[in-house]
Amino acid sequence: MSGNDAVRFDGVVKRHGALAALKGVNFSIQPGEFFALLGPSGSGKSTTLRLMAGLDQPSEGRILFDGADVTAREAQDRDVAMVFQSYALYPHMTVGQNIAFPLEMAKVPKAQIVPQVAEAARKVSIGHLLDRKPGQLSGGQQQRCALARAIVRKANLFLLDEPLSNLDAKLRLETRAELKKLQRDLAVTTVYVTHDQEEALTLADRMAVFMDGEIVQIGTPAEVFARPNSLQVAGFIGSPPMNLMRAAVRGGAVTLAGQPMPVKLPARADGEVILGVRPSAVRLGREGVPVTVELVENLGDSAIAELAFADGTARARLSDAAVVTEGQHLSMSFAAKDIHLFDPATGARVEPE
Ligand SMILES: Nc1ncnc2c1ncn2[C@@H]1O[C@H](COP(=O)(O)OP(=O)(O)OP(=O)(O)O)[C@@H](O)[C@H]1O
Repeated sequence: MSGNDAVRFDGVVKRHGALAALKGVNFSIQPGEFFALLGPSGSGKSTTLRLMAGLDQPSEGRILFDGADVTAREAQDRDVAMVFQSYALYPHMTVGQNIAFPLEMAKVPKAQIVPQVAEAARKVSIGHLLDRKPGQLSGGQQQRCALARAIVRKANLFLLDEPLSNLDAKLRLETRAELKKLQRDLAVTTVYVTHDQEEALTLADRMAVFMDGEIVQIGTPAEVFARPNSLQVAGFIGSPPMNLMRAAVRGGAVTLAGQPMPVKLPARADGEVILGVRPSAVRLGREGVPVTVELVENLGDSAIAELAFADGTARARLSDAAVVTEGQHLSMSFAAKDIHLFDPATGARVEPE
């Protein structure tokens, strides 16, 4: 190991005419890391991946692989393997021929190709399908064929752009788990674009959250989930999303709908603060802010209750739909550790004291 970052973006800007798809992005990825690019549609994730692949050139900034500047390097000289939304398998070739294709392009002798194809196909459990055409495979099998083609290339970097988005819900979960195991076994640095936060949270070692052409937070899924650094991230990560409620600050004391909250902001001028609490952290009982249960959505193994209170609405995740009934009057409260605070003007996270 050279000790370098596997990938580094240094002040990368990408403009399309007047539009800046990326406004100056900085991050680094460690060797072997599973790194997710997460963000809403149009936030710049695919642009970042295309720049990494060498399919596009940045307008400004540098891209380094293992310490070497590859900004001007052509895609075919970057040693990356890509799996995109549309798998782009060659329909007239068999699965085996599809997987062998990169090796043939690289003029690997035939005798070496056969065992390498068999090995890659085995890793993704499609060894029995080598003679089929892509049209005779399920979506998940096509996906694995595309992965096998990336594996035989023994690339230094895997770039995956929403690779599971064409699969149905059940297959997506299965393939997701397989992908995670596979990436661990291969230990290849992997960059994964998704707008599905659950995918990013379950797969990634670390993730970068993109909003409007910028990275707004980088961290492990647990860090980003536990300490979103802005209102934007807080509202984006978590399902159902975090409750974000306007609270009052007077002399450092925080109140929601007139009820005292267990946090203090002594350094803050009187005014408002946004109080964030995840639905799973809302406690329902006799203490706190009076609420009326407006709706209970039963999810089978849990339930979501919609609550109305004097200053707005909130959601609570319950372990069981039967614990509340629609129309019921209760109170909601929160533990200090479950409260996130944000500046209403800037959206920045504010730490209580
Ligand atoms: N070739 C192009 N010409 C002009 N604008 C472009 C081009 N490619 C991307 N954009 C714009 O750049 C912005 C970022 O696009 P990008 O594809 O990176 O978003 P994304 O986060 O990957 O979104 P999605 O999840 O929808 O794929 C968008 O506003 C998009 O319309």
